[in-house]
Amino acid sequence: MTINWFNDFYKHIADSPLSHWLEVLPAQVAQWQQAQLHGDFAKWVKLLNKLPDTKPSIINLKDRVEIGSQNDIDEYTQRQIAGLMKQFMPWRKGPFHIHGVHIDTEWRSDWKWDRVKPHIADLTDRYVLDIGCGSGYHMWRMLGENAKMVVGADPTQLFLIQFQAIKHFLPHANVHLMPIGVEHLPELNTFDTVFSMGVLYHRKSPIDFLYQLKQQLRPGGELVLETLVVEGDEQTVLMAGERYAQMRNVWYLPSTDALKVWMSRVGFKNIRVVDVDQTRLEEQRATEWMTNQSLKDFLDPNDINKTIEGYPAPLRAVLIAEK
Ligand SMILES: Nc1ncnc2c1ncn2[C@@H]1O[C@H](C[S@+](CC[C@H]([NH3+])C(=O)[O-])CC(=O)[O-])[C@@H](O)[C@H]1O
Repeated sequence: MTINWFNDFYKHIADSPLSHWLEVLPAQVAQWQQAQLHGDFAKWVKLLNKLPDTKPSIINLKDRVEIGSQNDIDEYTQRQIAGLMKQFMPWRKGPFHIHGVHIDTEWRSDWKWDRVKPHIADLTDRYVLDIGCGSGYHMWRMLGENAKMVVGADPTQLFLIQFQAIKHFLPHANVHLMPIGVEHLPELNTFDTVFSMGVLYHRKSPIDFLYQLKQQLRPGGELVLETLVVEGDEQTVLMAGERYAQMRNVWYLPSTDALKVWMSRVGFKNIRVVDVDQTRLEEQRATEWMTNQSLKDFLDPNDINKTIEGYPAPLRAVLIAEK
């Protein structure tokens, strides 16, 4: 099985401010390819290769992620696209519209983007990194805001496959997903904007994580951080028991004030909380493309302001700061 996705990226960055990443990235990715591939990876790549080549007549990344219209292809091809895309379920972050196929994902990730976008620096011509990008939904939206290059880092291999499935329909877009965790990023000190949304609470060591985010930014670059928070003052941090809203890998949920203290201790400047929002049942729900349990099953059936474990229900904050 040959995968060329990463070679293209290496060529792309050879003449860019990111060229020093080439000192470590190809070896890490080669090691990953040799030793860490998911049992279904080869099957997924085979399915990816079956996606039909099309000529999208419309590309809209500004208001939604829409590539191609239904009229560009015949009915059979449309069914083929839908059938292949279904093989990559569960689809969590989206939605995507590919030649009239509506991939109705578990999350309305577009609603998160609508909360974030009004507050960030203009992305035009910026080098952008999205740490924990999932299927890459927000990366397409960042490209829609005229970023020069968008790079994602996420170790979940199914999400890489989903990303490549979308990229199949826009192969020359300057957006790339690297299959590595934040802990394996060298200190690049280059990106103009670093996003990390929905990741901090998954990190055992959130202060180290904040340092890792800072090390990817150029001096003066902007961090956009989105995470679960709780109500409270500078002293308030919730550490859940084994599970929070049924998720096993949740560690720290600070209040926004406590998080500001953490960020300032790490050296971020001009830290602002620009949005706080309780996740609605309409934003995270089971669909035809993600048929497992979802938010409503993770909340107390008698009080949706509590998780099933009795903690405060998911409340998410967006913070912006500079290096
Ligand atoms: N070590 C790691 N390094 C980087 N990413 C990781 C790591 N471990 C897990 N992830 C990734 O972090 C993402 C978290 S989801 C946020 C998606 C998007 N940003 C969103 O805002 O919708 C939120 C959630 O589902 O709870 C997943 O894609 C993981 O694979």
